[in-house]
Amino acid sequence: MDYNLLIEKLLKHHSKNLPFVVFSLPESNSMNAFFQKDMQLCTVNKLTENGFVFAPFDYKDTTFFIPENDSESLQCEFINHNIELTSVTVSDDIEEKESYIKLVDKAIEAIKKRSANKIVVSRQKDFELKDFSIEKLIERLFSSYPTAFRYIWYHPNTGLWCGATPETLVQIENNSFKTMALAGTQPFTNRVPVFWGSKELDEQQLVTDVIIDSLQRVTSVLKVSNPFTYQAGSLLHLRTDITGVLKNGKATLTTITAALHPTPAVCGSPQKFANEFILENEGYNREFYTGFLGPILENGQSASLMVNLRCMKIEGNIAHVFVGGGITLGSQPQDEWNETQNKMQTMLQVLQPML
Ligand SMILES: C=C(O[C@H]1C=CC=C(C(=O)O)[C@@H]1O)C(=O)O
Repeated sequence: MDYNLLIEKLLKHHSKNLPFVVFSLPESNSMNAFFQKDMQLCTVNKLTENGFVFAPFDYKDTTFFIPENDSESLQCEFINHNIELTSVTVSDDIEEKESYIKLVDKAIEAIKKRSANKIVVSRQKDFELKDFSIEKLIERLFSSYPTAFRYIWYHPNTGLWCGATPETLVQIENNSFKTMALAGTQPFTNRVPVFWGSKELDEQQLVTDVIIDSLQRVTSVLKVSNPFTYQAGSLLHLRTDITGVLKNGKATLTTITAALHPTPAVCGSPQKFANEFILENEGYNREFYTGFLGPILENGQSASLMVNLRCMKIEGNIAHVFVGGGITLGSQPQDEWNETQNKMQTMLQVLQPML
């Protein structure tokens, strides 16, 4: 199908309030879309049906689904537009900053008391859009971050979400799986070699250890790479690739996803304490930010599920941008604030001409 026809279809679908999703896998120029034929609300507990899953951070909330068998499924080639990304100046809002620093301090206190090793805290910031168009949004989002998983999702019950995430939750192909431990952040500069401090190295190692531990029950073979520097837009992260084989007969896409989500890259460790801390203290609902999303094929024998990071929800003329960071004993509140300001750029640079 032609790109312009796909966009035309998407706009029509959106005007009729019908669910749809358009996405590109990391490093791919191919755009895939599911256009649901009716407004039926589809939710899932098990990941055994073909379609596209959109799950919230809080696993007690509803997981949405666009089923393939109730959708028109389309593909097209995406021609990358040459887009020059420019940084958007966001001045510190004193109240927002104070409240985020308080949250970071509280997380550090809990860690000092040994209630947790790591807690990922986050915030949401609203931006007014003066000249919003879905076409422009898609063109900029999909062109700007070719190595990320890019998507735009719409459902009348969730609203319009989009993002460009660098983090794989789990990729499955028959019995083989891939996941990653992604943590530690610094702005990208051309300086090499890249230096990582002990705060970032320890934080990322903790994520790797917890992921390996949670996978023991569902895997028979596990291979773990050395940590390496990975670029995501204008940021650098530390990443470890974890691959392996699912335990025969015992593990499925559903069980491995349940074992991993929410990972310590978006929640913390121990998971239960960090999760409760987040729900009690963040002061807003993350909804689908730090949830997971992606296509499921072959009844769950094949899937590419991603963690929903570097994303935003667009409501009328407001873009709600979500950002967070992992807090450990070594965290400096001012640096944590700066890190969220930097992470915000990923979506702001997409929105820049519409602000
Ligand atoms: C929670 C976010 O990032 C996570 C993923 C990579 C690095 C992170 C960090 O350095 O803190 C976070 O754990 C976010 O981008 O909102």
